[in-house]
Amino acid sequence: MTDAHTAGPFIAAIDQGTTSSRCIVFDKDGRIVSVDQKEHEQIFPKPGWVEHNANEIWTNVQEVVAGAIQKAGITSADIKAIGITNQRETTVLWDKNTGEPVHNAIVWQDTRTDALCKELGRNVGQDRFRRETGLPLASYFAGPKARWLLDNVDGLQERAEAGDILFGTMDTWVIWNLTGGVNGGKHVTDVTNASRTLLMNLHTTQWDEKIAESIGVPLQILPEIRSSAEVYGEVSGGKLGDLLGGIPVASALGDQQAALFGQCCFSEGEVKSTYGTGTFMVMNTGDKIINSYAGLLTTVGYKIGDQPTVFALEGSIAVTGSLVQWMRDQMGLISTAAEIETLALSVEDNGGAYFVPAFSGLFAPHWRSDARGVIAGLTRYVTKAHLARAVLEATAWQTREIADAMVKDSGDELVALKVDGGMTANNLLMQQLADVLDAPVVRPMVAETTCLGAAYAAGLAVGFWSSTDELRANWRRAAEWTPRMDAETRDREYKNWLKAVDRTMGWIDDDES
Ligand SMILES: Nc1ncnc2c1ncn2[C@@H]1O[C@H](COP(=O)(O)OP(=O)(O)O)[C@@H](O)[C@H]1O
Ligand SMILES: O=P(O)(O)OC[C@H](O)CO
Repeated sequence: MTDAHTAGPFIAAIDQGTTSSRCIVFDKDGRIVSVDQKEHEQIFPKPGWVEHNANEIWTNVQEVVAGAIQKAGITSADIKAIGITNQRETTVLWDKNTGEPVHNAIVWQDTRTDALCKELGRNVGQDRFRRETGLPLASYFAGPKARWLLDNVDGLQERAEAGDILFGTMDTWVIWNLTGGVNGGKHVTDVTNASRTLLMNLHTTQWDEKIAESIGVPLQILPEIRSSAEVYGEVSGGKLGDLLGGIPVASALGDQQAALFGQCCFSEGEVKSTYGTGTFMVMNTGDKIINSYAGLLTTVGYKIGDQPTVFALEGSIAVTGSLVQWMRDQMGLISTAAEIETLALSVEDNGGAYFVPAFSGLFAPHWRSDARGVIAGLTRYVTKAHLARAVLEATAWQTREIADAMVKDSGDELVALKVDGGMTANNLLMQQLADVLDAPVVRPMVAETTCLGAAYAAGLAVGFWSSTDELRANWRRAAEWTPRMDAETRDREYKNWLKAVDRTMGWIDDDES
């Protein structure tokens, strides 16, 4: 509910995430006025495959937007713009005449395009993709997922060539539906989302015709690439037509880039790390496209209207919060995510156990699709409490590996790490992070930085906020953890972690992928 401190007008931000969709209404000071959230089904048709129902997602998005506005007790006249942020890479193709998806969306964690990526590597070469798109060839990215759909849905290639099929990541799907769907919905994406497809040339920030041709994705299915902060269209039709018709849809950023923006990492060298299903550490590299030699991704940070594109380096970790979910849902060792902390605190250390959750291979900095999870160092001494500790340490050590890669690639030391996301509620994990990084870890007042970043970008696009300097003034520290681990322990534990990582490699044979 609004109160005296949260007078309108407001900006609403939609975060279409991996496990849920949420909408948050923010006031001018960047404070949360209301939140609504709804989970969607995770569909696992085969080992390594992960799908979402795009219709369910669109229904949930409409519900949470209506829910957040109702909880805020405001009317559409109070909302100046809507911003979008989204799980990245997750790919949906749909029929532009009916609005019906042709298949479930293929989620970023899905590994079904492994063999296709290996074949592309042999035929086109890894280096070419790295050089032009900033990305390694991996099943993580959207382009090969689109190719898989074109190959595996009956008659789809012909329909795509006939101009009946549209491609989108979740930003595109939500914007198209929000702005009218079959009745003139805008088919657009922003430059951050486009930079995760393996189809966009990082140097031109446009689709790369030759690369698209080599993957086999027809250009006519691709959306127009726009900046991250501009008016793409207005809300029209759907369940939201009556409620919010005419409100500008004014930003889109991939969720990790939105978090970079929401954390006010506007200067070159500033870094944030978001701890959710996976973990994503992103460094603002200004106007520099830094080629990574240490296993990071080169990507777009954001682009505000017609201002120059800001680039970034990213370390992506596939499994962090989802390991906690796995302990809860598959193993039944805890009954809530928060319980992992209580269980881990019941022992002093990991009892010699190291858990490397390479459930979908290893992402940065290794990029090894043949890796699978291991628990190393087991003896009969190890209890479920030690495992809980190893689960949290897995997130901390994976972060350390990324931080090392970032220092190598950028030449900048890590001075402090700004953190956000669901896992930052875990104080033990935050302390472990400070310990293994040997750097302070800082959490802001508004930990919902993903939605905040989308709101900020939308607000800048419609003049609700005037500049990034104004936004910086909203950033406030809520908590800070400083390193307490001695160097000898840190070095010994890191060495053990790396030994455990080594043991995940090569589990999947070539003919199994
Ligand atoms: N107290 C906690 N300790 C450890 N992990 C947690 C805790 N609370 C939530 N999580 C994990 O954080 C994730 C949810 O964070 P969130 O930022 O909402 O994720 P996403 O945006 O990826 O859906 C879940 O994977 C959950 O297991
Ligand atoms: O929805 P999240 O927070 O798990 O983020 C997913 C990432 O965008 C995948 O690249």
